[in-house]
Amino acid sequence: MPDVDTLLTDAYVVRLPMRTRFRGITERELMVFRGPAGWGEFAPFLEYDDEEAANWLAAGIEAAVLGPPTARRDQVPVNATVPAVPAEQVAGILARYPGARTAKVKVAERGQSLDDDVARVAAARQIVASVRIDANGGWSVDEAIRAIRAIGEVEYAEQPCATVPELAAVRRAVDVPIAADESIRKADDPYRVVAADAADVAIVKVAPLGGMRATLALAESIGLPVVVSSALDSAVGMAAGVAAAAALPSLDHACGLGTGTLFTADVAEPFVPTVGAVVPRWFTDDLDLPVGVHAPAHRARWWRDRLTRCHAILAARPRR
Ligand SMILES: O=C(O)CCC(=O)c1ccccc1C(=O)O
Ligand SMILES: [Mg+2]
Repeated sequence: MPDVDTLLTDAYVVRLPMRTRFRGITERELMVFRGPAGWGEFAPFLEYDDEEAANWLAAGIEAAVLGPPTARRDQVPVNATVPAVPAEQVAGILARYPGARTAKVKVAERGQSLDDDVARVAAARQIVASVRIDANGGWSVDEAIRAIRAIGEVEYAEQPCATVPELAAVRRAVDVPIAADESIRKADDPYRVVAADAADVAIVKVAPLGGMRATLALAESIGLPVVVSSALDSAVGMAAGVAAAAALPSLDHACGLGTGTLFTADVAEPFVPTVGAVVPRWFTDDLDLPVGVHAPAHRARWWRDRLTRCHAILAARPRR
């Protein structure tokens, strides 16, 4: 593992402005750094503790030091991502994903009603062949069952409730497939989901899982179809997600790697889905950062300190 000074030699802290509020934020603050194999990203959400953030650092270091694993496909189908916007805005958002056959629609947003969800999903269904919903754990079991019945047929319902037993209860009660996202990303043991029969699909995110190779190993052992998703990554983090998806032995579902379109500026040429798919690329050259994306000095310092603490955590972990 490179030492902290080496990682910080060629590093930037940026704030990427977003078109629409997503996950409660309108700006994505993150760090990118360069190593011998190209650029890596360090982008744990601000509220994550150091222990969890250290996995994200491991992913960034893997990208910068090892680069991508061997690709098995030259494009990766992606879904459109529809934030919890009013139904009238759905068509405008989907227009940014030409050729996408699948839309992921956020539901169960606090302060909104089931009618809002039903209307948003209906608007998406008029445009794309297949809709999946993502509640981000926002429903109780009873709310999830009622909502899923009201919304009707979907490709799958992602993280309808917060806990694994709740996912299992919903899965027993409804006909639609259930996908686990937060339950896999944060749980120490992703196999709890499998043991509890709680999901039909596993959402995997490269950064929280600690890298592309860790993601591929999980996909191989979990025994469920996987969907690689972004964590609101910059183009640099997205390159790792796309590379992991491209390296999977099998890929049956569109991946959530089209969120580059949610930003109005990025650290490099974003992955823009054209024919409903993105093409793997890897960033090794100097970045051409747009003016105005650099974070203020005190935030850059905060990120360097965070990286330093997470680096110490990784250095102290037993090597697998
Ligand atoms: O899967 C997608 O379409 C995009 C990624 C996404 O929704 C997401 C992005 C950042 C944080 C959480 C999530 C999520 O899937 O819940
Ligand atoms: Mg999700």
